Amino acid sequence: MTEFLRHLPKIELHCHLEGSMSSATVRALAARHAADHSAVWDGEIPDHFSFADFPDFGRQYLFGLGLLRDEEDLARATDDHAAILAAQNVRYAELTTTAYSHLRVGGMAPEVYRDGLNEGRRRAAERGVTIGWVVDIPRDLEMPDETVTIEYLESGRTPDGLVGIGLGGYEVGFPAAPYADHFARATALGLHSLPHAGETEGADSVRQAVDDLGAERIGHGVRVLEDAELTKQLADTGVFCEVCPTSNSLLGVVDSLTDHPLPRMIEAGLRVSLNTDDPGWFDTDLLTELRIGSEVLGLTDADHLRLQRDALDASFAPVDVRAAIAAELAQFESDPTA
Ligand SMILES: O=c1[nH]cnc2c1ncn2[C@@H]1O[C@H](CO)[C@@H](O)[C@H]1O
Repeated sequence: MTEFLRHLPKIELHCHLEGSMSSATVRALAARHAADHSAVWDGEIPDHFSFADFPDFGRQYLFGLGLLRDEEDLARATDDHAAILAAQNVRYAELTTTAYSHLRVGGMAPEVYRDGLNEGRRRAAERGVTIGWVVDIPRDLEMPDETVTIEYLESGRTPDGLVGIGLGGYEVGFPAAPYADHFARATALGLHSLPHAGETEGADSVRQAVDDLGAERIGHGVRVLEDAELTKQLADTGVFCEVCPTSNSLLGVVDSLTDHPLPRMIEAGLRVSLNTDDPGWFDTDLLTELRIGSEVLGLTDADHLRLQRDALDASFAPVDVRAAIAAELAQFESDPTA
């Protein structure tokens, strides 16, 4: 089974660039920039991160994000992650990045941000990994009356391979509906609507993502099951859920991996895929998430093949990349040992 999963050509749809940084990367960047981490961690930067809850995760995460300060930092973070993706046969990945935090909080010039992402994407392509970018609005940082992210997107100083707008951050107290206008402006630019919902809040948050933001895919979405009618609506309309088991377990969205709702989501007819969310912070990778799918959540090899095909279908990969991965999946199905 492990060999099957290792060789399976893969797609990842839900991973934050700034969440892909390992503790070794955070430590190296902190040293490079002589950054003081004493407000975030007592003593040394830990080897393995742990989180009391989402806000606690957010504090540590934003410190790490703030260490990406120039073009080379962004390019290297992207390429470091692409090396891991390439080693796991991940052919295409949509990576989310938070422009607001770099541009507004970090004061980075939009051209530097764009050029760093472009250089990282170019290096990833040399490794055989195609990257699509999603720029998310951090709902707990950029309030609805701010327009930093949408104006950045409209400025056109955006990276190659940009496919969508996201909505990330803590849902509790930060509803989706007030961002309807931001999403309307982004979709008018041809960007896809890819908000997080149903992670730290329940089904009503998913409803807002669908009704008010026109979500084509939902980041997480696991709590949609709290509303049977909405679950059926998502299943009927094909709105896709990007599921991240380890993340949900570490951030307390589920009590334990064995309780994870993925099997019930599939049973309810939802289209889903497995994802890492923040693999550096969570000490995971896509192969580990797929193994959890098999060993804890009851997925068969045939299920895994179907999930990769569904992920490819729900992706916004360029047509040639999409065709190549589809052919590779067909080839793999006919001979998984080749
Ligand atoms: O699982 C997640 N859910 C929501 N936001 C997340 C997650 N992982 C990383 N972020 C990021 O957390 C930042 C702080 O609000 C945001 O930038 C968001 O992109």
